[in-house]
Amino acid sequence: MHKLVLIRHGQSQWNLDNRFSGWADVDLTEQGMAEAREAGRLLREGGYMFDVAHTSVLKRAVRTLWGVQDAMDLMWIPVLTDWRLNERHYGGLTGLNKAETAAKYGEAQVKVWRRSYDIPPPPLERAANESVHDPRYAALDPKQIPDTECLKDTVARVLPYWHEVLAPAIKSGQRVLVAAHGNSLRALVKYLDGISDEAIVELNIPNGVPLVYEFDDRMQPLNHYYLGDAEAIAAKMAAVANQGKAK
Ligand SMILES: O=C(O)[C@@H](CO)OP(=O)(O)O
Repeated sequence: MHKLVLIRHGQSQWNLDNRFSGWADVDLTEQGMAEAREAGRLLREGGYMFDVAHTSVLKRAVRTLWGVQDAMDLMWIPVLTDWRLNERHYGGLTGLNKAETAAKYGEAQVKVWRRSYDIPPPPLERAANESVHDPRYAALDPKQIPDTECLKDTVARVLPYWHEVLAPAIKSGQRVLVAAHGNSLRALVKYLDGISDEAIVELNIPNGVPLVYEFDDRMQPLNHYYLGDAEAIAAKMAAVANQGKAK
C-alpha cells in the first residue's frame, strides 16, 4: 500500500480578511503558521515520514510546508515547487472581499464563481495581469498564464502534474507530501475520488489539516482521511463554505 499526504496551506492574511486570493502571493498569518506546525506535530506523532515534498510557487503553501518540515525535523528533504500546484486563478475577483462581492452580486453568483466546475470568474485584462511579468512564471509560454480559471481549468494543469510527477514517485515507493491550495487540492481530490461535477461544488478543504490518501499497488485510491479532531475539522470546512455569505 502507498500513502500520500496532502495539506492545504494554513490561514493566510487574505483568508483572514476574507478576500479572493488566487495567484496573489499572500503570506500566512501567525495562526496559519501555528496550523502548519500543528499539522507537522500530528504527522510526526502519527509516525509519518517523507522522502520528498512538492508545493506551489506561492509563499502561503511554501511557508506551510516549512512549518510542517520544521515540526517533523525534515528540513533536509528535497522540495520541488511547481506553478501547476498553484491556487486556481481568481481573475477579476482577485483581492475583492468575498462577503462584499456576495452583497453586490448575490450569494448564488458568488457560489458559482467559487465552486462551479466550469464557470470561471470574470477574467483580468491581460495588461492588468501581473503574473505575465513575474519572474517565477518566466519559463512558461504566456498562453499558459491564465487570466482567470474555473476548476476545470485547474484540473487541466494539476492532473498532468499528478500523472507525470506525483503518481510515478508514489508508485516507485517514495513517501510524498504535497502542500498546496483549496482549489488545486479540490482539483486533485475530484480526480482521485471520482467526484462528479455537481458534487464537487459542496467540497471544501480546511486550512492546515493533513489529508492522507492510501493507494493500492496500481495507484487506485483505497481510502482517505484527515488527521486531527473531527469536530474541529468539520467546523473549519463550514467556515470555508461560509466565506461566500453576504453576512
Ligand atoms: O481565495 C482563494 O483563492 C480561495 C482559497 O482561499 O478561496 P475560495 O475558497 O473562495 O475558493
